[in-house]
Amino acid sequence: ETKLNGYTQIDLLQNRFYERAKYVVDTLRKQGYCYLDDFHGEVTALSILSEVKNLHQREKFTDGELVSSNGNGSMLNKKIRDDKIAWIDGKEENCQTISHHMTTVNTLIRYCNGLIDEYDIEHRTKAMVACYPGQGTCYKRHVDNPNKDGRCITTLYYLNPGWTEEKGGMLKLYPGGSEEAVKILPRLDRLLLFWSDRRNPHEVEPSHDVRYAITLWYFDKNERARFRKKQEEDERKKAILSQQENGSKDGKKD
Ligand SMILES: COc1ccc2cc(-c3cnc(C(=O)NCC(=O)O)c(O)c3)ccc2c1
Ligand SMILES: [Mn+2]
Repeated sequence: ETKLNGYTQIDLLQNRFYERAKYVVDTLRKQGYCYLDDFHGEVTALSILSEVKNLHQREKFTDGELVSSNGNGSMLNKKIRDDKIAWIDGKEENCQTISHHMTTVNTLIRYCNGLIDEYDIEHRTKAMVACYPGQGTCYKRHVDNPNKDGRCITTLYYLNPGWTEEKGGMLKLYPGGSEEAVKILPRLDRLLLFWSDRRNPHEVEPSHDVRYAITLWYFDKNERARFRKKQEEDERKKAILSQQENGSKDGKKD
């Protein structure tokens, strides 16, 4: 290992991750969100963009359909989001640089985890590659994790070279639920991070050009375990209820 004034290459790399993690955690603590520009560098960013465009051409995106109910049980078919999405685990063909992005963010989050004592972050979701196809497509105001499903940090990596506000598609964040919105430009090679819970309601303004992003959600171990346990209990209750219903129907038949 060539020593550069006493440091090896590895030391410098780890040091760089540590510095960025320190900045991210301090900023998340202060304002609930934080973004890093030139995260991978332009060459890698453009390579990720070409892999994402290739996914889009190969029709790997599905409608990110999410209906909202109007509270009295009937499902409104009101569209609250128009994005198209593809879930990627990074092993797919022609996704090598997307996979490199996932590994790099994992490393950053691992360093952040060492600095955040309120969460214990060990897992994340697959990568959600999202495309807003333009023509005014948007995503209404929402919270990513309103009901403790385990997700604690949302990371959004933007892939839109030369994006300007005239194209719309700004991410509007209401940090700390304040009415004072923060507008984030979804520019190429920008990594945005924010707490996934009710501290950060946000929306995607109508987009007038094709707009790509990759989302990774990171889980807090304990909140996720509690959520999974609750999910299993709900499944068991549902199974018992349907058995009782079938039982009572059989009873009526005799
Ligand atoms: C049950 O299956 C699914 C499948 C996909 C889902 C995608 C989202 C989602 C959440 N937030 C955003 C967002 O805030 N984007 C901000 C930006 O692009 O700047 C977004 O684009 C997409 C939420 C729930 C989902 C459930
Ligand atoms: Mn969201």
